[in-house]
Order: sequence, then structure tokens, then C-alpha cells
Amino acid sequence: MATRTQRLTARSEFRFELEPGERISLRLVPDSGDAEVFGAELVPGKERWYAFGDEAKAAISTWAGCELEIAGRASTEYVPDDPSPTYTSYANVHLHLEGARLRARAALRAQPDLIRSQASAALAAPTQPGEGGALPINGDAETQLYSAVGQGPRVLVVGPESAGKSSLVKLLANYALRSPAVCSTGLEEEGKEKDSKSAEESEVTGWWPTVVNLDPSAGAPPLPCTLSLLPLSPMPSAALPSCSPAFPFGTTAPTTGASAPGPGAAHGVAPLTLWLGKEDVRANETHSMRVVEWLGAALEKRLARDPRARMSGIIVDTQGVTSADGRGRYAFLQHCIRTLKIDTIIVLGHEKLNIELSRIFPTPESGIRVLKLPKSGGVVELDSTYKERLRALQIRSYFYGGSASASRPEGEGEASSATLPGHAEPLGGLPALSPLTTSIPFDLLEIYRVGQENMAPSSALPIGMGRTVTETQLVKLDPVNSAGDQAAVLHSVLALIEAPRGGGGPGQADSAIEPPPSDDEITGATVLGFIHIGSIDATRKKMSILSPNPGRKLPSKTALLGTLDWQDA
Ligand SMILES: Nc1ncnc2c1ncn2[C@@H]1O[C@H](COP(=O)(O)OP(=O)(O)OP(=O)(O)O)[C@@H](O)[C@H]1O
Repeated sequence: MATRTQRLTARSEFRFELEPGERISLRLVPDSGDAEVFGAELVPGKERWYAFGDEAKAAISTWAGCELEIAGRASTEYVPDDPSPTYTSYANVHLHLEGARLRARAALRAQPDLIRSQASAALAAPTQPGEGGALPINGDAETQLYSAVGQGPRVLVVGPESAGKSSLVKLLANYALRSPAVCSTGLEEEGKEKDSKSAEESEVTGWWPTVVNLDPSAGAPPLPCTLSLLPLSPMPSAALPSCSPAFPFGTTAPTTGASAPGPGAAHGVAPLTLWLGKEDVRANETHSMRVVEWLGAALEKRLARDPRARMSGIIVDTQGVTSADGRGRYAFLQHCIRTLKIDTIIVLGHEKLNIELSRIFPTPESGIRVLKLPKSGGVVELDSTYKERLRALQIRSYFYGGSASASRPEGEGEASSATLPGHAEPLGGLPALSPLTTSIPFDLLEIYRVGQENMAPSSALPIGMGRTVTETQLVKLDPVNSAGDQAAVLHSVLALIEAPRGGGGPGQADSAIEPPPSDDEITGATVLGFIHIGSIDATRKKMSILSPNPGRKLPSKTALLGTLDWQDA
């Protein structure tokens, strides 16, 4: 196998952009210095190869200089003349956040009673939408879970499309995971037997940040059309990998359907996913805002219950802003900032947005700091055909697991994956899954969608009749009687959600409860998994579904339909 070496000087970076079918492997030559990819440290070693594929685009940066050994070739690779932004502006932001986390830790350690009372308030708060009526975040003071004491930094990253927002979020999360600080309140031992494991846990360094993804476009974890909370933990010592854009924030057991998380996983707790059903938050802003509120409620509950996550703070990734957002005074962004109680806004490479947000949130009065950061010169503009391929890859990986990348055809003349070190395993160590296709009757699932697709213009409605479907109203599909609804679900990816209030039980529809579930309860219900409708048999009134788990039973009989569809080629 032919390899080459690349020397990097201090504070420089090696950028590469993989095209379809291309793969590359890199290793850090021992004793040559340090290297990291978007904040995740590369461990030096003779056989420690880091494999990249699936059209990944990334930069290996070094603080003090290093030597890389590279196998395979990317059609675009270069070392820019300018110093890497990682060590100029981005590291400073990290230090600022680190300071805020240490202050939050000190505040929590000084108030052990607060931790206990918050934890019991979180337990009493509704666990499911609708259980206790109001959302804890908008509720009255008694149901309010948020208290400012001991809150780590809450950072929102905004900017135009392809500004490197997700890459910065990943970098900040990786730096937090690698921090030398011990994330503890001093109360961890309470109520636990003092065994060697808990003693070991309290020694572990690194924060427990939560990544909040508010960008439902292609590349969203676990699948597009969703918004999610990803609680991270430094145990077992892990970092967010960049080997494939299909899992931008690592792989997790529940999101991939895999039984064991791969070595690239950094999620201590299962992520929480809500279904938006669209790849653009602007497509139905009223609905998107409501989903963000539900996500905020789940976040507050978690941060009240887990002091480590609370002091570590949150990092929010957003969708690129457009000039249309500016005309609406960034209504959706403002809503997210208030709902998630953001205290630091990072504006990446957008002068006008920086000025406008600074005006909306003036510094001392609003309690929010707006920071402007330059865009990295390495960011790649991704076109719609790339996003189409990424979407299909994400869906395929969700159902089939890691075998997906190995089974894809290699381009001509490229090194085959077998000869490249580190590529014998699927990227990110994602295990292969054995998905199951089953046939179910049309009426087994209750399928809803938000609002009506293709709404007729109001002028086309009969005289005197107003529109009956509002923006956030759910419409129940009727595949048994409607050929249109059958066509709507064919080839779509449906989200199976936790049935409100436990559902109707065996043999009953999930909505057979008293009172019936409200639209809002269904909108805020967490996603348990996804299924794909492969084919429809209208005469036998059955459809065949693909699910990643070989279990016979579906986790829920309530499904949500959105715009996500896929054809298994
Ligand atoms: N320094 C760099 N060198 C090489 N590639 C990079 C660098 N920074 C970012 N990229 C790549 O550029 C692409 C776009 O970056 P990223 O996804 O972070 O931008 P974004 O602002 O989140 O985009 P979007 O608006 O589409 O969500 C990604 O494929 C990322 O891996």
C-alpha cells in the first residue's frame, strides 16, 4: 500500500474534500506532534488509522505542528497559507465558555440544596406532553423548571448557509468533552454505594454538554426532518467523529437501531428526537416554533435533573439564515433564543446579521452576548445533488447500518477500500443491521401529517366556507379509503412516536383513550424509531414496511408523515 507523508507547521491545517467513491485514511506519526479534526484529537500510533469516506470534507489541524501519513487521495486537498481559525478565534470562544462552565460548577457546588430541589421538581414535572397541562417552560412560577443558578453557557451558532456552523458546534462540543476540568458537584456519591466504579467516575475529566440541533435539513441527526437533543458525555472517552457526514454528531444505539454503539459514539444518554416533517423550519413557522417549545421543555427537565449537564451548558446548531428571515426580524431565531434561554449568540461570517441581532439583543440589558466570528476559508458549499445523496445515505444507514458504505460502488481508478488501512470496518464502527420487511394492514397504524399538503387557495373554496385546517392542525390519513393517502405514504419514511398517555393498549388504536390525544400532544411526542413504506397492495389493503429492528412488534402504532421519502435502489 502506497502512503505519503504530509508535514504541517504550527497552527496550520490540512483540508480535504472527498468526491463520491473516494476514500482516505490518515494517521498521526508518533512523536511528531498533535493533530485534531474539528476538535477531536487524533491519537498517534502505528496502526491508528482514521478512515474518511461518504464525501466527507474536513480539516486536520495542529497546534504545535505534526506529521501525517496519508493513504488514498482526495480530489481536493491543500494546506492554506493562513493560520487555522481553530487556534485564532475558535479556541478563544472555547476559553470563554470554559470560564462560564467553571463559574456554573462553583455556583452548584455552593448550593447542594438547589440541586436536590431541582431534581425532585424535574421528577414531578410532566414526563409526557399533556400529562400536566402546561409546558414547564411557559408554566407559572411553580411549574417553572429553569432557574438561572448554576447554568452553564447556552450558545447558539447562527450564520448564512455553508458558513461552517455545524463544524463549529462539533468543535466546541469536542473541546468541552476534552476539557481537563472535572465535571462534578461533589454530591455524586450521595445515596450510592462507594464502590470503585463511582470513585472512578468522579475522577473522569471533561464536561457533559448537550448539542441541540435545530437544522432539519440533510445531515441532521439522526435523520432529516427532525429536531433533536444530543446529550454528550466524556465517558467512555470519546469524541464526535467526522468520518462520514451521515452521522455528523456520532452514532448512537437508538438512532441507528444498532444494538451496541460504535467506538465513535459519545452519547451517554439516549438522544431525544422530535419530528418536524420538513427540511426547512420556515416552511411552517408556527409549527416549528411549537416543536422548539417542546424540545425546550425536555431540555429544561434534563438540565434540572442532571447537574453535570446543567453546568456544561448547551450548544445549538441552526439552519442558515436567508434575507427573508431578515424581513421578518428573525422571528423564528428570536423564538429559539428566548425558548432555549440562550446567553451567547455566535454569528459566523455575517456582518449584517451580527449588527441586527446586536440591536435586537443589546448587550447589558438583554443578558445576551452577541459574538462575531470569521467564517473558515475551508468551508465547502454543498449543492442540492450532494444533499440528495447525503439524505439517501442517512436513511440507508439508519435501516441497514454500516454495511451501507462498504456496499456502495467505488469509482474507477480509486484505491479500493480493502487496500486502504482502516477501511475494512464500516465508517465510524457503525455495525451492520439486519432490517426486517413485514406486511401490515392499512389500518394498523394511525398516520398523521401536519396541516394539509397542497392547500387549495381560499378563493377556490365554496362561497361562505372558510378554511378548516390550520397550520398546526394534524390531519389523519385514511389509506383504507383514499387512494391519494395511499400514494402519499408510499416510499415515505414515517416517524413512530411515543403514543400519548400510553396509547389504547393491545388490539386498540393508540387514540382510543379518554380524552382523545390532542394535536399538541402528538406534535410534542418523542420519536421512538422510523419505518419505511416500501410498497402498497391496494387490493389486499396491506403495506410492506421496513424497520431496522428484527423484533416483530412496532414500538408504537402512531406515525407521523412528513416530506422524507426514499427508494431502496
Ligand atoms: N476548515 C474546513 N476544511 C475543510 N472542510 C470544511 C472546513 N470547515 C467546514 N468544512 C466542511 O464544509 C461543509 C459545510 O460546513 P458545515 O456543515 O459546518 O456548514 P453549515 O454552516 O452548518 O452548513 P448548513 O448551512 O448547510 O447547515 C461540511 O462538509 C464541512 O465538513
